[in-house]
Amino acid sequence: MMNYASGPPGTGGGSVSHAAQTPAIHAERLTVTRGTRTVLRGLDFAVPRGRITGLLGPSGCGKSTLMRAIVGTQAKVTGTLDVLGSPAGHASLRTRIGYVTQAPSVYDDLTVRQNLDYFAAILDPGRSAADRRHEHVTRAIADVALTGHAGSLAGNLSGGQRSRVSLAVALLGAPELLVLDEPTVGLDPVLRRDLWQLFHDIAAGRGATLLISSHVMDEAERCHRLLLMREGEILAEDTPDALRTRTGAETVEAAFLHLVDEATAQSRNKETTP
Ligand SMILES: Nc1ncnc2c1ncn2[C@@H]1O[C@H](COP(=O)(O)OP(=O)(O)OP(=O)(O)O)[C@@H](O)[C@H]1O
Repeated sequence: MMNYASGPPGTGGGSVSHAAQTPAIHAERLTVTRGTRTVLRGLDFAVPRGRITGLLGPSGCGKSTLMRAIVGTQAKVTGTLDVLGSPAGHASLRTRIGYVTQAPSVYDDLTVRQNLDYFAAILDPGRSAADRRHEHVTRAIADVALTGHAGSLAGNLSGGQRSRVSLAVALLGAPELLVLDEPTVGLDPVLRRDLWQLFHDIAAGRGATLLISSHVMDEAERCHRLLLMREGEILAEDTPDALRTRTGAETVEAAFLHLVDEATAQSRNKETTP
């Protein structure tokens, strides 16, 4: 089983700048309502820079809502939510964050390269930037292992390949923070392994921060840190190793179930205590 829970954030050697010491994401009493429902309830957590943090929890617990709040596309957010040192949604964050939603946002009638060319032209416009854009597009396509499909229409690709086109678009601007909503859903084991390797290369090579959601608990073992969610609340925030040790469980999945049982028992006790 892979485990990357090595050392605290920002310990890559050399001097650590003030920016690197502050968390990439910091939330206090973060609350989100959707319609009449409170979907996130007073969350407090921090996501360290330069690491891969897994956001794990069952379907419907609020992972996508939290990601939307972080990238600034969610309404009715209260409490504190700072991202890369600015309030979430601040205009200066637009080019510093890459966000991949669960639904791949690609144009089916364009080839893979044309899709990337289009988004690259928005990010880095002008004729004088043409060579740079070409280089960035070629690299992003290679990063997601689609070089052999660069000339294929996106509409003719498999679901997993289309997801990877979306990921390539997010990689284009070399963002400091990548927010990926269930990027490995529907991928075969080999592609999942290769994508996780890419995520680690991005974190180690570029010092980028990755927040990756999943409801597949075995992916937790591939993260440096975890935020475990349940019913709009953070159940635990720690490394996979620390979670296993704290709960005496062999896997993160067993640790999660242990924490759920503990939380359920605590809320029952509160209900029965006069
Ligand atoms: N537009 C909406 N209005 C009201 N409630 C909503 C709306 N969209 C989502 N919800 C509710 O908010 C809760 C959190 O949804 P969210 O999509 O964030 O969960 P999730 O953990 O990402 O789930 P999944 O893993 O299935 O994508 C769910 O209970 C959902 O029913």
